[in-house]
Amino acid sequence: MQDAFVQRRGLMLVLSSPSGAGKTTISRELLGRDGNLALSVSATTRAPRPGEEDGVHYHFLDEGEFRRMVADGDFLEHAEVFGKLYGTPRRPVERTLDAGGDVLFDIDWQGTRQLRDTARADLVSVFVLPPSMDALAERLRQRGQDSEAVVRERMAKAADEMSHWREYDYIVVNESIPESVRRVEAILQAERLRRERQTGLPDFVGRLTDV
Ligand SMILES: Nc1nc2c(ncn2[C@@H]2O[C@H](COP(=O)(O)OP(=O)(O)O)[C@@H](O)[C@H]2O)c(=O)[nH]1
Ligand SMILES: Nc1ncnc2c1ncn2[C@@H]1O[C@H](COP(=O)(O)OP(=O)(O)O)[C@@H](O)[C@H]1O
Repeated sequence: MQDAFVQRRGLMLVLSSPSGAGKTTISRELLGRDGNLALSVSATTRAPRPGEEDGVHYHFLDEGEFRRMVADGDFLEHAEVFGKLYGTPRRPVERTLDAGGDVLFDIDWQGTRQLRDTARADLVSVFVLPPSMDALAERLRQRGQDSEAVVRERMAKAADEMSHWREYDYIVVNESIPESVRRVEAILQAERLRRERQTGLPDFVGRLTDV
């Protein structure tokens, strides 16, 4: 909820994890519970999974369209992951932040690095770890949307992904979904209250003390 008393600049909440650790599940829950949080819908050149809708889960583009957006400066960040291109369209994010809304990003460590370089003050980053590698493999298989070869490729890359955990502000080990959602919510609530994000404080306190 937007604070009724003090104007605030929106923040950028990044969730990263190795594939299958649960960041999409946590994101979905958070978005359902928090009216002031909007998902940044990425563009990608990977094929849609069953049930994924263009414009909702991703903007599915061919490589030519993606490269054109890169050339036009339309991405806030972009990277290659598992041999496919992924990027964050710039305009929707800027519009939401300017209006005091918060934006949730499901992006990898390369994208997080780029956002940190360009917008450190607005960035809150959370890395989600699985409780064990066995649990990670089981979750990838149980999701049932990738072939065994793709699952194996993602497991092989997981250690590499996880080696970037030190670059994040917060770490959540996702054992139980409700508990992980509560933890990320707590991070979001606390970060919203940071003094430097509450841009309306000088006015607010000025009015309080203007007697
Ligand atoms: N840098 C960057 N990474 C992204 C973006 N969108 C998704 N990713 C990452 O790409 C990886 C693969 O995502 P996806 O194909 O949806 O597979 P999943 O993570 O197994 O659900 C994940 O690590 C995502 O966080 C983006 O816009 N930019
Ligand atoms: N804490 C958890 N315990 C058990 N299963 C989980 C948990 N978190 C996520 N899952 C399941 O694991 C699979 C992968 O989760 P997903 O959110 O798609 O991961 P990611 O977006 O990180 O690739 C899904 O089938 C999801 O329901």
